[in-house]
Amino acid sequence: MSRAQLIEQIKQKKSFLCAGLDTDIDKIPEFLLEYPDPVFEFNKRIIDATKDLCIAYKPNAAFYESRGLKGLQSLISTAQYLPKDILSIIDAKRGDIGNTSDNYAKAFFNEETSGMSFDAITVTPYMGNDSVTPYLKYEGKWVIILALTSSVGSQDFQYLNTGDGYLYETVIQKANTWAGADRLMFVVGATKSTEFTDIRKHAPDNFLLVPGIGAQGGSLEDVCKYGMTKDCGLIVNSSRGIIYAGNGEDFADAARAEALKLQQQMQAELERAGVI
Ligand SMILES: O=c1ccn([C@@H]2O[C@H](COP(=O)(O)O)[C@@H](O)[C@H]2O)c(=O)[nH]1
Repeated sequence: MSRAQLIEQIKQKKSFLCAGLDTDIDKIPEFLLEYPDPVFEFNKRIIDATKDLCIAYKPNAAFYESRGLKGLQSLISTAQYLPKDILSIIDAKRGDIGNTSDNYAKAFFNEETSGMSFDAITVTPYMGNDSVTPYLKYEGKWVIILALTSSVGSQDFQYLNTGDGYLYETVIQKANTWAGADRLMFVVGATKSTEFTDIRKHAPDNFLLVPGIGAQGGSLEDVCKYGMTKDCGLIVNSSRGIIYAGNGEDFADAARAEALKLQQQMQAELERAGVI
């Protein structure tokens, strides 16, 4: 998906919501366990109920890989079911030497070999340029680099002073020499909203994937105040807050209600910033 198509989706849906498909088989409604692939059935119903409100979906690979072959099948079925006009992000947080990254890229971007063709993948930056460029060989695909995460542990490395600012700032500056804002995004946690002003100095045009609202305590309002650009520039994720909003037969309706609340707040922010 191109940057122009992404911005068009945002303007059309008045939303920059990403629903995180962190689907845990132990947390889904019990009645779904009768289906041949309960996790896919759950995802399918969540997608059907929210697709007019979301501009992205983000399955987190851990929730699928932890279930072995069955999990991989649920992930493949979900990848193939996701609407083509909505950004699909695999939150895999990969990073390795070049030939290994080639194979991670194939796994998540090459439908012919793996059955999956996500639009974007999250990547850790710490092995440097040759660990990231293999993903960029796939035209039209996005790389989303972990810059400043929502975790408490972000203090351990990301805030190390390099003598020329924090390490996360160096990550953003350096990565922006590898590709343009039409191919690269950064992960910045919603729990770090005051740092968004600083991040925008280094990444004025990049879209930021922002997890950490809801369960992790980040504020959507603050993220928008400090991080929104003229093109919006934000994709804000909520996983548990949406997908586990209900636990009965009507779980998809409950998910929709949560997504709608977020979409309405997002619409107000987009109007306030003059994006729409
Ligand atoms: O800094 C980061 C990077 C990734 N994540 C991921 O986002 C979702 C958040 O889920 P919630 O249930 O909305 O808290 C999850 O997949 C994380 O692995 C993050 O939280 N922070």
